Amino acid sequence: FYIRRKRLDNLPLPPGPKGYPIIGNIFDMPQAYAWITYSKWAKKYGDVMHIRVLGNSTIILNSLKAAMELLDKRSSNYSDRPRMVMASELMDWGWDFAHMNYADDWRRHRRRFHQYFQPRNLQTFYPIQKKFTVNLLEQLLKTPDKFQDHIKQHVSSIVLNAGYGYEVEAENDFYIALVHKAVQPLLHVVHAGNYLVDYIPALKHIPSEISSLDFQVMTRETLQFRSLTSEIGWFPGAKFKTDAAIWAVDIRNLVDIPFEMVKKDISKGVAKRSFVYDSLDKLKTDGVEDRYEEEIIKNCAGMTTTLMQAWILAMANYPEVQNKAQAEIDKVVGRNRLPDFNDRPSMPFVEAMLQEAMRWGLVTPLALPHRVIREDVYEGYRIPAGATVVANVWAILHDKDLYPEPFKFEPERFMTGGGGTQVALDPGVAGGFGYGRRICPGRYLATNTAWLAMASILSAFDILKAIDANGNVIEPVVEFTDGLNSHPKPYEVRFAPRSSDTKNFIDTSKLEVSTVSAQSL
Ligand code: HEM
Repeated sequence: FYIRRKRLDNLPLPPGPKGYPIIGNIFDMPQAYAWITYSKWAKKYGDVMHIRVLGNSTIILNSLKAAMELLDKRSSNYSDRPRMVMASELMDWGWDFAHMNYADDWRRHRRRFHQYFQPRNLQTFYPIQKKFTVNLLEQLLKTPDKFQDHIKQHVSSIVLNAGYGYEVEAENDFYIALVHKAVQPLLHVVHAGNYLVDYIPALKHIPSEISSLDFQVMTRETLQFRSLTSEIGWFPGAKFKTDAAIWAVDIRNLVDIPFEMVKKDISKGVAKRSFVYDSLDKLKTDGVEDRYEEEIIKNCAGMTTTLMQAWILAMANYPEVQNKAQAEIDKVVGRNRLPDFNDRPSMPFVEAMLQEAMRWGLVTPLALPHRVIREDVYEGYRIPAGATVVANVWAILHDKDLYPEPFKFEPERFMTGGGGTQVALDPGVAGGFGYGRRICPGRYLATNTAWLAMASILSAFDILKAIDANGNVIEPVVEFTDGLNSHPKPYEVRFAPRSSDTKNFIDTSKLEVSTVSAQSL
């Protein structure tokens, strides 16, 4: 043991920016678009880098090889999550199993979640997916300029329906607003990592600015958010605690309100089958307290929306790709009905287009951070126990050795005979959904929701560049935001029905799916 210990101690940490004593690399930490800074650093320091802030080590992986070797092959040692004091302990997001430590509690939640969202169970969601996809087409026909809202509503409807049996309202849905209010601060906190308390956890004990909380209970009927109505007291530097306490209220609302709604519906005998319904049912039979595990699915609706937004942007900028996909859809499906899941294996180009949308418009450029449990060695470098491990998925999916001309939207790279010497690796495997035992368990629902929406939109509409009042074409900007969930910056496009028959075609499909979903639900 002594010899092994000595050998490990003599190994260097991976290279990285030098930093200062005690504070380490605090001044090197990127303020925005960290994935771009990490890619630049990788040119100097190599694929595996080390940074230290106030004694906390972070290992950044910039290549597929390193990410696969550590996060995938050595997954049993790399599947813990770093302690997130601000998010999990002060803002009360700890119940969310995406934040849980790699332990029995996480395993139990993950198993339950996987059972419900695994590929074998996906057919359960087909009727609602079809129903909401036809709704989407109908809305795009009526108010095409509100396409961003329609996409958001479409994805949220499916995810919330699968989770709660909850029917999203056409506009200004109460619950969507609730999700937005609670999730936005989380995205900021987890991504930015700029709260000192995350580096020095003891700070969480300093007295809070808030000395009394006064809650108003919100109900769906009154449409009022439960809020903090009195903030008194003061302590220097404790602003983060006030922020956390205020955000925590929204987060509790997010957890409690829909759950109570389902329970109420069950007691009235009007609840629809959903993940919460099944979990409550299990609760009765197993006697296991699992009330919060379903929450994560709502946060994830946003990710699928982002994927769709990036794809629409790509369609407007790459009309030749759109034409090719439409030709394939017309050949396989014809012009009298909408695409269905049975058509999916016969449409390799549409499949490749979905993969390219995941890569080109990458939703989570740094995935979620992992934590290494035991000390390890990689290519002669020491990986310290407890270090946070971040995969730069953006760098991997834009690596020109894996994906030549990485900024071009080119589905052919995923097809045999597509022009390249070999078929490019599926971005979902390369890191688009994370890695190892923590890989996104909602990926099947997300991708088949997106597939049906993409194929259906292209069968009914052309996605075109917008035109200004003087008849000039407005070029849609291809720029993505910073953040845990990176999405396209605002852009304009037009949805033009492909023929004068589109309305009839959508009306007929609506009739068909409403009969089918009424039977299946
Ligand atoms: C395009 C859509 C989506 C993307 C890009 C995405 C991406 C990710 C990523 C990168 C992670 C972190 C994996 C890691 O730690 O290595 C993750 C975790 C997770 N995702 Fe997704 N996701 C999407 C949609 C969904 C949906 C629709 C659901 C739910 C139905 C979902 C449920 C989850 C859960 C529960 C976790 C936490 C897993 C754990 O910590 O064990 N995701 N997702």
